[in-house]
Amino acid sequence: MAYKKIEQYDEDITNSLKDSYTSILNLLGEDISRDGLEKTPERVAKAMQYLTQGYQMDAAEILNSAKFKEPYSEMVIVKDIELYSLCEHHMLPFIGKAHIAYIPNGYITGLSKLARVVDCFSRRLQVQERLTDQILQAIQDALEPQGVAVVIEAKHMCMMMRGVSKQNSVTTTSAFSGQFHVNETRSEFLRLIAADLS
Ligand SMILES: Nc1nc2c(ncn2[C@@H]2O[C@H](COP(=O)(O)OP(=O)(O)OP(=O)(O)O)[C@@H](O)[C@H]2O)c(=O)[nH]1
Ligand SMILES: [Zn+2]
Repeated sequence: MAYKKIEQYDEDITNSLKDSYTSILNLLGEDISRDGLEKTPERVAKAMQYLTQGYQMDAAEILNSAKFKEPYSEMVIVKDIELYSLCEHHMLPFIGKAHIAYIPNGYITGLSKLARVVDCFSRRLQVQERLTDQILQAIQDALEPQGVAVVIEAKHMCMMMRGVSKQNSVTTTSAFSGQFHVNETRSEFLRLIAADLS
């Protein structure tokens, strides 16, 4: 299935990446013959393929694999979906949460599929804005609901570990379609994702 986690890595790609990471470690001044680094190029090769496995996933296939006819027509919200992505400028992580809502129009999808769509688009080189839009568009296209809302809050390591070095800034992005352009609906969504229901 398109959204299966990577369990086997392509040997040719892994070997090429391994050679590249050996050169990179060398260029960074490391002694690649020391014990702890012996397997590092291969580990990084696999880690990077894991972190970019979204390229092999198909959001439409994910959502359609559990699409059910259902007359429910109130807002469905899945909030606090953790996400791990890589910024396309520095290839450093940005980490946060996605909140997703949609108002069905005859069809619902499996709740986990919304979280899988987040993985599909976040496990790539990204900017937070495009990630937000892509999640929204995929849900809109697959379910044709009355509306979709996506809010993402994330911390960018490239702003924390380097560069401007700000440890506490959080970036929020949002995207809305259909009914969520109506102020009342949008406000209800924003109120519900802010509420602590635990
Ligand atoms: N809009 C947007 N910008 C991002 C995202 N992730 C990282 N960036 C920014 O991408 C920009 C790249 O700017 P450049 O000036 O080309 O890169 P840089 O010299 O490394 O910039 P500094 O990070 O300011 O040191 C930086 O301002 C980053 O903060 C993102 O998801 N969305
Ligand atoms: Zn960055």
